[in-house]
Amino acid sequence: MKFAVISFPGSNCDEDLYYAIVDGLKETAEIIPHTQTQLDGFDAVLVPGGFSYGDYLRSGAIAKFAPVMPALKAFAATGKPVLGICNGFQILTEVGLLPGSLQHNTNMQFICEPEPLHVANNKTLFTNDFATDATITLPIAHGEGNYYCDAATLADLQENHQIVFTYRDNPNGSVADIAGIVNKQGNVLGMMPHPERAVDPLLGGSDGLSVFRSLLANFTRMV
Ligand SMILES: NC(=O)CC[C@H](N)C(=O)O
Repeated sequence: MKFAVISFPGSNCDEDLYYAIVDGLKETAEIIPHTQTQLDGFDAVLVPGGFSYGDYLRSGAIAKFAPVMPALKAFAATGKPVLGICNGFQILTEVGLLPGSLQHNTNMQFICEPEPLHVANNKTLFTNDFATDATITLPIAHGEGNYYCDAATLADLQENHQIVFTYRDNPNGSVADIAGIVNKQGNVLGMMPHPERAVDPLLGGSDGLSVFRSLLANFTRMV
């Protein structure tokens, strides 16, 4: 399985994602620049964490205009998986591939700590390697992880089982404890916690590997 990792000026988790795929999952990954205008030949696209364009205006707002974006939208429209992590989640909401937005944490501080999460939906392309109702631990590292959406959007997310990860102990003020959501079609996931930083017990845990294992198992089943 071949993964693209899009690197923007200011991304800092692109190498972590590359490591998670190549060393953790033992599959192929390529870091591609934000200036690339096609994503042909890839089976999944990963949008990494970091501070794209310095988080100017607000996180993800400038990445929306990157040359790679039309290709990313076209890729998502084919139904192939797109995973945005942290700044990647922020970018996916800015470009409209996911609903809602990410606001400053309620305590107005950057929070960097391991966080217990509930896998609220393990029937997605990204999570079916997790046990039903699993509690897992993944690190968070963000200043703008406070997920917001209006009541109608939240009702829609709940009705369509689009809430995939929730915080056990909401650290940032997110609506309904939301840590990660999937689009209605089920192929675009955004999450604030970092699975790529938890793929080896040496790094403090390996719960994150199941996200990438899920993608691989689903891909293998399809081809
Ligand atoms: N680790 C990250 O991706 C940081 C995300 C983002 N720029 C924030 O601080 O909210």
